[in-house]
Amino acid sequence: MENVIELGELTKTYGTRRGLTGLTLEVRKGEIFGFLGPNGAGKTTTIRLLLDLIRPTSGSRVVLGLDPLTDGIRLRARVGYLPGDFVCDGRQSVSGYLRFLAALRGGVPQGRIDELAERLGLDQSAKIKKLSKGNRQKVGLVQALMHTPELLILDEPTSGLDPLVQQTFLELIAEAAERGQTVFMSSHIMSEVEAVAHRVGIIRDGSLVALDSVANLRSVSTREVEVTFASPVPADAFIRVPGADGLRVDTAGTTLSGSFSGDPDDLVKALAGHTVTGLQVTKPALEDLFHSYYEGAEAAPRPTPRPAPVGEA
Ligand SMILES: Nc1ncnc2c1ncn2[C@@H]1O[C@H](COP(=O)(O)OP(=O)(O)OP(=O)(O)O)[C@@H](O)[C@H]1O
Repeated sequence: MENVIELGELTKTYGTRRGLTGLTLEVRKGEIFGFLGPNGAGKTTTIRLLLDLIRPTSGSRVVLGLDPLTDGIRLRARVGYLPGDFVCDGRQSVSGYLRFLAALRGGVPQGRIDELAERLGLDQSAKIKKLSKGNRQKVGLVQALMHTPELLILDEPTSGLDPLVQQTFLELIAEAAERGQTVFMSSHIMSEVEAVAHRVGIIRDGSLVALDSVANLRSVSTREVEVTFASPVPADAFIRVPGADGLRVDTAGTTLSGSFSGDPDDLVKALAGHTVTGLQVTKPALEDLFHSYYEGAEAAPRPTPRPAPVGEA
């Protein structure tokens, strides 16, 4: 599969301060990649390196097959970028500002701008300086999306948006991926990324601590289970199932309940040896998994090995 972003051991130090340490990552064409991490983890540093807004201390980066250092102009023409600290000229009206940017990009159909503004609930006649933070963020989203770029790079895109608009944004992103656009979005909120991302990377203290598909992360994260049986089962019936340490058989022997952190397939196979009369499984608590990465990478399970380094461009 074609890679849209290829980073090899990318490192950025700010004087003596750590920004990013040895980030190796590939983002594939058409995927929505969620880049998660707490404040100060290195998300914005990574995004700025992608667009050559800052220069790496070492390592390699290839974006859309281009070198961001030498091919910056061609690269930016093919990217939609929403900075984390989106600012724009407050004296203009929303429509004037968007038309200006559309012209800079060689023209964007007015219908596309109108459609995005309407779906996000953005009043184009308003003066930008009079907009609330959330409405200014909508301007940032429209300018990133309106020219239907091959790659969307969005730094905390839902910051300041109310839940309804967040939902609309997620729909727009999903539609973009369906059209074959690639999305790289940073966030520190798992739930919004979980809703749309195909894969997520978690960054902490400048290093990548997890990289996997949402489906795989979900398969190893904890879920609450309750199973009832037609006849009593031994107390230790499931003790050998990996990830079943949190499950207990009640004194009557007819209910198994608790938290399960293993592969659901292993549990289903073990249950198949008994007559099951009821089964309840909650959605896995991905949020918990992510908090464990945030708080201490050592304590957290690692769903897959670290990614293999990509070659130099
Ligand atoms: N211009 C700079 N000069 C010095 N240190 C910097 C600079 N920019 C970032 N840093 C440091 O680099 C580290 C990573 O910062 P970065 O802004 O990339 O984090 P982030 O994950 O985007 O955080 P947030 O969620 O708060 O935006 C932090 O320790 C930060 O203090």
